[in-house]
Amino acid sequence: MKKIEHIGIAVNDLETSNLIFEKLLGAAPYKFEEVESEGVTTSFFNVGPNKIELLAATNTDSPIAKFIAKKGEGIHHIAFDVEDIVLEIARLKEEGFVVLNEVPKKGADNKLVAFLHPKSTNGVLIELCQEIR
Ligand SMILES: C[C@@H](C(=O)O)C(=O)SCCNC(=O)CCNC(=O)[C@H](O)C(C)(C)COP(=O)(O)OP(=O)(O)OC[C@H]1O[C@@H](n2cnc3c(N)ncnc32)[C@H](O)[C@@H]1OP(=O)(O)O
Ligand SMILES: [Co+2]
Repeated sequence: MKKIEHIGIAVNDLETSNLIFEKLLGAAPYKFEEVESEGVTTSFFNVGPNKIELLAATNTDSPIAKFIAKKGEGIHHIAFDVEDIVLEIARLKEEGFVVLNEVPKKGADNKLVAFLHPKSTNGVLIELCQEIR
């Protein structure tokens, strides 16, 4: 694992939260991206070598809609940058973690992503991401 790539924050309304985080971080998002397969619309902020990803749901089945209904807005996941996502999935599976998608899928910001179930990681949803080169 190379570094924390981003921290994902679940929000009700992307536009409202963009203004809050723009004020907080002193810079506007560098990217907006809808990821239809995940039912989310996102914005990305740079914070030094790491990023903040704001996520709002685009439908009621979205993991973000379900999360907010249960827990309210807040930190949704931590994403780690990995060199080789296929190897990392195999290693973590071997270690007993519950991998939610064993085949990496296309995420936001030019990344292949995979998730670990929060029940196997002390209640924290973990995302692995590898840059598509
Ligand atoms: C675009 C992309 C990117 O960066 O490139 C993204 O980030 S997309 C980000 C959005 N996509 C994803 O999150 C995809 C991976 N997520 C999922 O597959 C799902 O959201 C699960 C994590 C499996 C949770 O789904 P669901 O609640 O239906 O499942 P479940 O019944 O197995 O587990 C429910 C238990 O997990 C808890 N739970 C659910 N989401 C959680 C979260 N984000 N952090 C911590 N706990 C969480 C619930 O409160 C519940 O706890 P109790 O049992 O104690 O009540
Ligand atoms: Co993410």
